[in-house]
Amino acid sequence: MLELHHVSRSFAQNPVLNDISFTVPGGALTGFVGANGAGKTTTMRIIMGLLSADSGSVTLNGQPLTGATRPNFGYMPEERGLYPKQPVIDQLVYLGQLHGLTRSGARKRAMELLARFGLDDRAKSKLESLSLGNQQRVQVTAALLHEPDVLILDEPFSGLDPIAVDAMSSILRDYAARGVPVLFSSHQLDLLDVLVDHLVIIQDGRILADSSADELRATQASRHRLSLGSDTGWLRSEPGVTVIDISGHEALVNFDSESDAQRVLATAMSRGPVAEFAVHRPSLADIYREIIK
Ligand SMILES: Nc1ncnc2c1ncn2[C@@H]1O[C@H](COP(=O)(O)OP(=O)(O)OP(=O)(O)O)[C@@H](O)[C@H]1O
Repeated sequence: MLELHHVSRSFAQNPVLNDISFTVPGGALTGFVGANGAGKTTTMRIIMGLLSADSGSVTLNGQPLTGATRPNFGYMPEERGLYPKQPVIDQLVYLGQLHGLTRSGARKRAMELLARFGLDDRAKSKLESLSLGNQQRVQVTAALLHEPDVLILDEPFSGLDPIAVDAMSSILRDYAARGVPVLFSSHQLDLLDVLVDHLVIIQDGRILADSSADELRATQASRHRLSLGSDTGWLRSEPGVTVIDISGHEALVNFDSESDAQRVLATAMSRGPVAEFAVHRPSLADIYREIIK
């Protein structure tokens, strides 16, 4: 498990991270979401030791991170980092060797990963001759070459087409299944539900959520969607009901208890037809939007 403990960082008196703590469990995919400028990249750079924290610490399995443990990290930085004018395979072999692989071991591993992304036939091409989405796949390949113990990926899904998203998802899932902590930032909220086991939400340099996806969903378990034959405005004055959203004949509400739900259902039926009265399972994207409100 990777953990951040009370990490703060300012740039020129401007606080960017304010006492942030969160966990990246092993064996799970952790999504790191927040608006532009919220502090995701700064956090990842601190985890990687590329930037120092003003205070706080980062630990892996309880041990503070040192130069000796960080080489086992796989990192895809926001600014990427491979050379556009060099052939893909040459760069990957070179990077693999920097991480201690033999030349032939690095080549074998790079070709396996490229094949997984459907790019083995482009191994000898210059990086810049690939589409942006394919360049992105190569960047991720570079982070995975040395079979890292921890994966930190800054926006790995940006620019990928749906097939590449699937390939990337399955690679990240494989890593998580090995027990590796995987942290990735993303602005693609639609991916959260299908991908993440754990979600960390950051806003203005503060952590608003650090929970398993199941825990987050459970916080919203009492939510119901109602679709009636007439206006739903009367729900606002019902005891035991919190209205989240009302639009004409439809409403999204929270009931304080199951008996409140049953009473409101009976009232609704006495007022006219009930087209829908169902437990509403919000997506993680919905939950995210609500938390950052
Ligand atoms: N080297 C730096 N010097 C000064 N300010 C910086 C530096 N690096 C980051 N910042 C500021 O810190 C804040 C957080 O930036 P960061 O890149 O961590 O956000 P982010 O959540 O990754 O955003 P995005 O989603 O746009 O990539 C921003 O206001 C940014 O301008």
